[in-house]
Amino acid sequence: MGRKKRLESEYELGAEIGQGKFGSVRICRAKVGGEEFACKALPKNGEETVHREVEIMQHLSGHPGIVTLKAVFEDADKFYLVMELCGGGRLLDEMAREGKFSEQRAAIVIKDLMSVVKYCHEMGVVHRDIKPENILLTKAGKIKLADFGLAARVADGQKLSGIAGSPAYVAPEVLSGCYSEKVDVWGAGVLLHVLLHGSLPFQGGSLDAVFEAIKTVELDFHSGPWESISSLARDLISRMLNRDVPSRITADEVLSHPWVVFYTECPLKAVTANLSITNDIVAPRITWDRIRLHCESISSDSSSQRSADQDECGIVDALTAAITNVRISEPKRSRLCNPAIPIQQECSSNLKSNLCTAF
Ligand SMILES: Nc1ncnc2c1ncn2[C@@H]1O[C@H](COP(=O)(O)OP(=O)(O)OP(=O)(O)O)[C@@H](O)[C@H]1O
Repeated sequence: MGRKKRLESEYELGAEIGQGKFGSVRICRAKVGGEEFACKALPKNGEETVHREVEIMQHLSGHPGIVTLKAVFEDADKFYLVMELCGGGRLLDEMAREGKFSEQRAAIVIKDLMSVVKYCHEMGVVHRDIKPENILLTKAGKIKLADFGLAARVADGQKLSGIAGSPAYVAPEVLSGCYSEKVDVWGAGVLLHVLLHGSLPFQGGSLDAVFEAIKTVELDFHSGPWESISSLARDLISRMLNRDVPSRITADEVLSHPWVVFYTECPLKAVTANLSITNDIVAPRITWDRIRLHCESISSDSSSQRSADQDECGIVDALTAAITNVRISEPKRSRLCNPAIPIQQECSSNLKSNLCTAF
């Protein structure tokens, strides 16, 4: 993808659709064919960063969960990245509009996100800025990971250093200055906490207080909104937000966690409607793989719609805990979480620019 000189010769710039740290993102329309794209303008004084962003987007291109880079232009002061347009806006805006997500909906988001993150890690890329502002949606509602401005290439086992990320989503090891691809799992864990609980897990009145919370606060998964959230969801969050990096779950392991598999591959209604299966489930010798096969065969010939009443966390816990034989270790109860703050307020507070914006 050579740098082309004149954007205006091939595209017409339209309205602004987003504002980033370094510049704006606008709609642009191809002069031939009329197809619409997103055009991100980046100043030339950060040339090396732009090169890295472009190089990483090209390296990852082709995955359906990654925003495709179409062309790069430049003029005297700026680079212009012409990208696939995500017409459904940002996940953050959807969260602000709709509030907390049902477990099923959150599981679908996490599954799609972790599939992309797993792909990035396999391709030797750490995103380093996983947050709902950087997760875009297509018109059909599918997620696309965007903004590779902080992403880094890593060789196998190579460690990264240098503080990068957005404070509320940053992993504790980033603050200590030596980290790996597992920081993306932490960021996704923070996101899952917000999706289900409605507030950020680590908060504080200043940046230092937020960082201190990230390093030390033990989350209380027993009170408030957690009471109506399944233990398996809490189990997954605690594994994603594990400060012991080697013990933290990988992207691949998130995808095979029973909570994700249950909600995304095994329609609950079909399972509960089928008594022979629920009877099987309680038999201790039944393995997760066998149940999974049952579920797959049900979902392949069942036309039943997933509905809100599938979201009964008690049933989920009973079924999935029995299914998996996974020992669900309850996270330690110690300090209380900060009171839940609605998502809208959280990101419109004075701290918003600090907490939700990348360093
Ligand atoms: N491909 C796209 N399709 C639709 N909107 C987009 C696209 N890319 C970016 N945007 C919009 O522009 C905003 C800023 O884009 P982006 O995050 O890439 O910029 P940035 O300068 O790197 O931002 P940040 O401050 O998060 O680092 C996004 O939050 C989104 O609203």
